Amino acid sequence: MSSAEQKTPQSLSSPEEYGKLLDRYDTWLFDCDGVLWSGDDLIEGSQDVINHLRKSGKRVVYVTNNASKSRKAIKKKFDQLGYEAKEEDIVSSSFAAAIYLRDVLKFPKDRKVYVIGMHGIEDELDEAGIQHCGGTNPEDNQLLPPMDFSSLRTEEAMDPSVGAVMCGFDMHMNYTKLCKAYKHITRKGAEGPVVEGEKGGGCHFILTNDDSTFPAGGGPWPGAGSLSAPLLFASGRKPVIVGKPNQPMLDTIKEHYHIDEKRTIFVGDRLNTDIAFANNGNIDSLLVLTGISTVEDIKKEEIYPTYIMDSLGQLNEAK
Ligand SMILES: O=C(O)[C@H](O)[C@H](O)COP(=O)(O)O
Repeated sequence: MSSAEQKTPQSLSSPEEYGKLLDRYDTWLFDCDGVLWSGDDLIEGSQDVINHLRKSGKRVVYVTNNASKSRKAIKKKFDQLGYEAKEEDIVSSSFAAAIYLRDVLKFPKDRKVYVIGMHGIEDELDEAGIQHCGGTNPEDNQLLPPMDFSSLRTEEAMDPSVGAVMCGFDMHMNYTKLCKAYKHITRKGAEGPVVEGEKGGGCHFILTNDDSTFPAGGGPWPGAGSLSAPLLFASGRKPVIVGKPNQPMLDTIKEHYHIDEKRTIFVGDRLNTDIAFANNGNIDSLLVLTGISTVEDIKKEEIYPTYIMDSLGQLNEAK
C-alpha cells in the first residue's frame, strides 16, 4: 500500500522515532505558514530543525501558497527569522503562477495580466517578463462612489490588452478590482485563445491558490480562496488553480528539483492543500498541528498524512 493510500497516520512522539524520520528522507519540502511561522511569529524550534537538516546535507525546499510576497521578499523573511534559505530553495504560488503563464501558456509579450493581489504577484510577473496592471496601482485601490460605475466604463479602465486575470491574496481587495476582473473574464470571446497582437480576445483566469483560510496571529483569517470566491460565483468561470494541491505547483517542483519521490517528504499544517499535494505527488507527508488542521479533521476530510506530530520543533529531540 502506498503512503498516499495509508489510512492511519503514524503518530511520532519519541526521540528514536524522530531520529528514524530524519534518516529516512533526503529531500524535505516545507510548507511555511503554520509550519515555520504564523504571520511574523516564529514557530518554536522550527529554524533549528531546518538549519540541522541543511547541515546534515539534506535538501530543503520551501513550498508556499502564500502569494503576498515574491521569492526575494520571502528570502528576506527567512533571513530576519534566522533560517538558512536561498532564493532558489523557495517556490511560492506567485512564482509558480508566473512560470505557468510564461512557459505553459506561452503568454504573449504584448498582453497584460490584470492582478488581484499584492507585490508578491507583481514582482514575480516582472521577473518572468510579463506585463501587468491592477494590483497595487493606486487607481485600482480606490473605493467607488455609491452606485456610480462611470469610472469603470472607459477603455482606460478596461484595458483591452488584458489577456489574463490572476487572483491571489490581497489585503486591499475591493469592489473596483472585483468589477474589472469580472469584466475581463466575461467579455466577448474571453473563453477563447489569447493571441499575440490580438487585443480584446481571450482572457485566461488563474488563481495563485485557493486556501479558504490563512494562519496568522489571531487567525485563522479568510485566505486567498475566500477573496476569489465572488469572482467565480459572479462569472461562472472555472479558473486554473496553480497552488497546492494542484498539478501546476507539482509540475514546478518536479521540473525544478528532480526529486526522488521515495526519499522525499512534505511537511505541512493543512490537509486539503499540503497533505493532498503530497498524496497527489506520491510523496510521504508529515502533518504538524501548529497551523490549520486538527487530528479530528483527518477523518472528516478523508485526507491522510503518513505521519503526524504536534510541532516541527520536536524533531530537535531526535536521537
Ligand atoms: O490564503 C493564502 O494565501 C494561504 O492561506 C497562505 O498564504 C498559505 O501559505 P502556506 O501555508 O502554503 O505557506
